[in-house]
Amino acid sequence: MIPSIATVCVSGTLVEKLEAIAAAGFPAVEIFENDLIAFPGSPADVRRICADLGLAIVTCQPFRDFEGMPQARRQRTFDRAERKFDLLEELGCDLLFVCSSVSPEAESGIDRLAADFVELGERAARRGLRVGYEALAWGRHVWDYRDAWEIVRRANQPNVGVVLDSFHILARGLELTSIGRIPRDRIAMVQMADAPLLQLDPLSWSRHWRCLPGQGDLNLSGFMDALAATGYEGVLSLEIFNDRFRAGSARSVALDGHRSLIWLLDETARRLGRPLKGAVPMPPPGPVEAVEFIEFAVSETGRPALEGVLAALGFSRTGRHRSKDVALWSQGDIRIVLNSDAEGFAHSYQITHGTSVCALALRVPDARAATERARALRDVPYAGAIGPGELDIPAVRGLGGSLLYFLDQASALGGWSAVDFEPVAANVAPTGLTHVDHISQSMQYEEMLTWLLFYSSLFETRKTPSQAVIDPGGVVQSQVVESGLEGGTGQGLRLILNGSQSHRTLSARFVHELFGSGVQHIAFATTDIEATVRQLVANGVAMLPIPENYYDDLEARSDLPPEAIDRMKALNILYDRDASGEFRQAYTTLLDGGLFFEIIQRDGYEGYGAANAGIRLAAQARLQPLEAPVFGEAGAAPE
Ligand SMILES: O=C(O)c1ccc(O)c(O)c1
Ligand SMILES: [Mg+2]
Repeated sequence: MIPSIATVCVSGTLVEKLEAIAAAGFPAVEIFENDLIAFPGSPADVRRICADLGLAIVTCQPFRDFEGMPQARRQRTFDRAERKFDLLEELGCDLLFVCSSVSPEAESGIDRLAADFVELGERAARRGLRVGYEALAWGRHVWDYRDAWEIVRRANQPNVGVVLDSFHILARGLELTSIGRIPRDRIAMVQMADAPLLQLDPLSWSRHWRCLPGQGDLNLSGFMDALAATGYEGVLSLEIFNDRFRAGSARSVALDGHRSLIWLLDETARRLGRPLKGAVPMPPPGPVEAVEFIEFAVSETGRPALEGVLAALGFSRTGRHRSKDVALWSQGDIRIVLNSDAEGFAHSYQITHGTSVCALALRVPDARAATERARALRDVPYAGAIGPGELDIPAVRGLGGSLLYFLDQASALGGWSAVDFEPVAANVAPTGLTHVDHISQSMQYEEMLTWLLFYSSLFETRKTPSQAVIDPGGVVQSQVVESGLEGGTGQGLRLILNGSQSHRTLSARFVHELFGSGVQHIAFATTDIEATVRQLVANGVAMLPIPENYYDDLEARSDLPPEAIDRMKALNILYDRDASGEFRQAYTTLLDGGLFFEIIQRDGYEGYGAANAGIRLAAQARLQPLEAPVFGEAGAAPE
């Protein structure tokens, strides 16, 4: 299948849209009619611009309210069609895209509608053009692709086919097997869109909430399987009407779009167990086995403070880099790299963002394969300067310009800590932290779908529906992405992506005051949170104070013994439970740099304490009033 995208998907003027689409590597484009009408030049100019950019024009759509017009209006409708044919010829494309009529004047009757397509097909044939017919989910008489196909079948013109748009079909919950019975040469083109499940009328849902394949909840696999059964090899074009995309960067949305189609074709071919025309060869997605290390960029002057916090959390410096000003800190199965080198990536990152997480290293089954897959998905590879004898750890660009490293145990990469670091004896008593439970990344609201797609296309992942969390400064959308949790060989990866439209939430203030998206908090696991927190407090760690009301409420709504609640209250531990088990969590206060840590004890529980998130955010807001900058000098005045 040939990847394509409609100009309506991205922001900007027509030329900006086309440039972004070409830069993302698309070979073909659908021009949305409004973009052409608003363009201050001729269709021939658009044709030239597209040709220069290497973009084939698939169609200029839609052509509305065509079929079923009463006799008095019918002639005028064909006159309109002839004018549209002129336009298509000028643009150098051959497909008239008709969407089903929404006109209150439109008449029904399947043979009556088929007769309109007989005449339209004959007129198109005289000019060497084709016609495609799409059933809009809110069409007046035709809103089911099976009816559109029956009309096209009865019209019986070789140059008239159906357009299948995944949104209209799946939004209506239509069965999909009938797709497989449409002859492939009668499918004029296919449009792809996903969407989150919402209780909305189809029109509002379609015009504002469509998203890229993999970003929503529709059964695109079922759609693709049925489509593949036809043997269709034509255009697969993204048609996404989405308010976030209209506000976002055209280049980024176009690139995400291409990535989503590459992912969709790969996934479909894998599920079907056979090659699919147009699919890019790449290694299969694998699980993330564990977070191998977390790297902080920190200046020489900022380092003592961060080292102090790590030591108080029970981390020891266990390695000294052989050639750079970099140290390895560890506890249990957690490894933290502090990079203060005066050159290189971490240094530039620190200058821009202050003390912050500049890289995450993920353990995967095969690092080379993960890198190859990232490349095929058009992720951006990164190659840094390697010192003599140092390992060349493969990496791609991640959120906010940070890096995502891939490591495995099968290759030499497994020995990264011994190769790059000279061991130092541990000198701090551990506090019972065992591993990284999860990492939360804050980002612009408009970026959330980008990073959801980034992780979910690259790895074998599971996502849970996005949740709204209430911060005293506004609403934060929170999206969980997990990998490698079931039957894995490590702790897997749990990520929380946070974004908010309000500028006053803690998440948004982090992004704005620290000049970009990034890791805002890291949760470490313990098997005995009370002992751990007691030790942290003794070490001088300031824990986030939780109000008494929380514990009164907990007592009222849970069957926990009062002594247990008193112990949690004394240690500022929050509690949750679900059908699978119990959960306890506590937070440190914010560090300079806006980052904070969480301590977690899971006993079977698989969630993240969403019920407590509002309590935590209110407690943080009390300590960081909205009027004051949150993040101290690190964020306000980067060195
Ligand atoms: O929302 C619309 O009007 C509209 C127009 C053209 C399409 O292809 C479509 O799927 C929807
Ligand atoms: Mg459509």
